[in-house]
Amino acid sequence: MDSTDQSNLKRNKSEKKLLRKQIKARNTLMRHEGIECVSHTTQSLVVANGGLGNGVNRHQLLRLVEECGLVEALLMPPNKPYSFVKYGSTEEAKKAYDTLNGKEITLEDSNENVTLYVNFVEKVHWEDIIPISLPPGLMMVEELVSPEEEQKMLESIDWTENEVIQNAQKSLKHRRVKHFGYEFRYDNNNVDKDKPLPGGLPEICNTLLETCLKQGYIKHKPDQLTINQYEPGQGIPPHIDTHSAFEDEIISLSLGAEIVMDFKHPDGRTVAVMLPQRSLLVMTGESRYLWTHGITPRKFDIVHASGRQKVGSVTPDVGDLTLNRRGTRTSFTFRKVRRCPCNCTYPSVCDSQQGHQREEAPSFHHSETEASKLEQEYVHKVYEEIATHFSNTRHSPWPQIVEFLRTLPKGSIVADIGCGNGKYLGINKDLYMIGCDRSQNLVDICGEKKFQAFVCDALSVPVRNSSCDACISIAVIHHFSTAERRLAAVRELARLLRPGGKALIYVWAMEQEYNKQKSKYLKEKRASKGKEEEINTDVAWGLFCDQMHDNGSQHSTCSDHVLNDSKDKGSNAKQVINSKLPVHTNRTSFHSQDVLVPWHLKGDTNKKGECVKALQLPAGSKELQEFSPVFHRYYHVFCEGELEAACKTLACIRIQKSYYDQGNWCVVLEKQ
Ligand SMILES: O=C(O)CCC(=O)C(=O)O
Ligand SMILES: [Fe+2]
Ligand SMILES: [Zn+2]
Repeated sequence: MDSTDQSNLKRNKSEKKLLRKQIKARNTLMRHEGIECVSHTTQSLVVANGGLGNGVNRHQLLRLVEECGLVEALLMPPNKPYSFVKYGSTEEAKKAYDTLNGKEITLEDSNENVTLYVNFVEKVHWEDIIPISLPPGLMMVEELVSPEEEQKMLESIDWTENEVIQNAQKSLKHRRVKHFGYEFRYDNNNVDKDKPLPGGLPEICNTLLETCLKQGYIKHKPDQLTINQYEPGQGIPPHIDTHSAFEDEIISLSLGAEIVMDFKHPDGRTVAVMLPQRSLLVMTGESRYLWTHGITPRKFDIVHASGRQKVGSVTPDVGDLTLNRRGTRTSFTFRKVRRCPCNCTYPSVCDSQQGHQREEAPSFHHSETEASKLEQEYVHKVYEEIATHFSNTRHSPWPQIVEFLRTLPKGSIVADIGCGNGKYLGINKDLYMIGCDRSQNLVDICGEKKFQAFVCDALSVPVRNSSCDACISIAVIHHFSTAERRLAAVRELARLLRPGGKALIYVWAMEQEYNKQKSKYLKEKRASKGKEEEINTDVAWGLFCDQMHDNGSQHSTCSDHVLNDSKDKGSNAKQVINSKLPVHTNRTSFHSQDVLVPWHLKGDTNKKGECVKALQLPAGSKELQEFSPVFHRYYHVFCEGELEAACKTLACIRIQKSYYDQGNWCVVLEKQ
């Protein structure tokens, strides 16, 4: 027997062993749980040994299964050694089957190893696991905190008068409330997203929130907390937390006393849910978006007499109900402020999808001529003016873009559409790269660096069809002011590509979410480059990256700036006054997807608007503001999924990859 035969034999042996174990798992699932596995490919899988009951946490399993495709649902029944996962397609489920069956993983919580065995199932046994009487998406976690922790949290709340201003404390008719992170305003049922309250969330909540994240009760760390205190007889009217104000997941911890909360479906179904003392209520999906929740103001609740069922729905079993006197209940409700309009699947109750928001937002439907005029004024002209300063602040290529360029085959012809100062043109010497940009001054800077670049518009690039192996478009498409023009820019990239060729696109994201780790990385980069980048935060780097360590006041509110700066000759501030577009305040979240973003030109300018002398003034100083003409660049910031949606309308391309990178939405496209 030669070595190939031997290794074949070995492989056969291990394959056989895996098959044996997989069949065993299948039989156990059938015998003990009544779960029937099937031999053909379906969209759903049951993962044996991948359950909460054998120590796999939701976070870890979710990461694993998400690597294989888009996960529609991951169901982890309490105390069971298996989980269900449903994918968007059978192909993805098959990939997960091939990848995960027989895979050994190390449990994050105990460091023990377990082997997963995966089988297809025709249907996921939802009903068996979630009692149908609870609204879908609602979960109760009992005893999340100990009596000692409960005591500490209750004692930490300062209800005294001097706290009133700082934490937006109010005595409402039916209860006392206190807000942290952001104030929830009961007049418009929303939060001021740009007015965070000083101090953030109380530190005492950190451990609790970490547990919730680790256990997978929530995916994102909340940034808003409302403390409600209800005396017996008090309550909260039935309501749905405003969709546009908060993200999907809402959690509420009950302290001091238990209470019954009523949930109501628009079709009239109501479910009374017992919230025991020290338990956590988790509302997601349908229960968060579609059902109302409220606490009826009364002194007694109706509960099960036998005490068998402490948690969950109080079923209307007339033979087993009694009255329970209420105590003072204090709830901690944690939510995450939403930065983009809600696109849930419940439009009938979704304020983001009911049109009135769009009316409030500055209307911005303009013709092709108007669009190009606006871009001329607020994009092309501005880049021409700020070219030198802009170029001085653009040194560091982005790692994922570099990676894209480095992995292209040797000899590839690559076009950088909107190449700016040519930062990417010299990255990989094995490529033939050409760049183009609307700004003559930026193209000249590329020329000085001996790169091939020419002036053109990204909507009509003077290059033949299918002549490029790859294209990149970095921080360009967000400067087009209508959806049609943005799509046309993508179409133009696609036209340049040969079949099989790839394009990488980066656009600025509405969601400028703070990613702790990455911003640390950014901070380091910035620190090493000196002061140049302090004022004008690169679009592509994301606005909030250094929000924490620079509280300089140079970013005054938009309208002040505009009026103060209108005397500056070199700036386009005057026009801003006439423009309908809101002026964005740097390093704050976006109110609108269509905005003007200020650029503070640093240094003296000559006739052409070029910097001729760098001023040695500290960032944020009054002098600097006076010497810095302010320009405004137009941006359309993209919401999650928007770039992909545009790309999907073009039949000639396929999205190979999409991701979020430091405040940008990014896609890799392949020409078909
Ligand atoms: O008290 C609670 O648990 C819920 C409070 C609530 O629903 C809210 O503040 O929106
Ligand atoms: Fe609520
Ligand atoms: Zn919604």
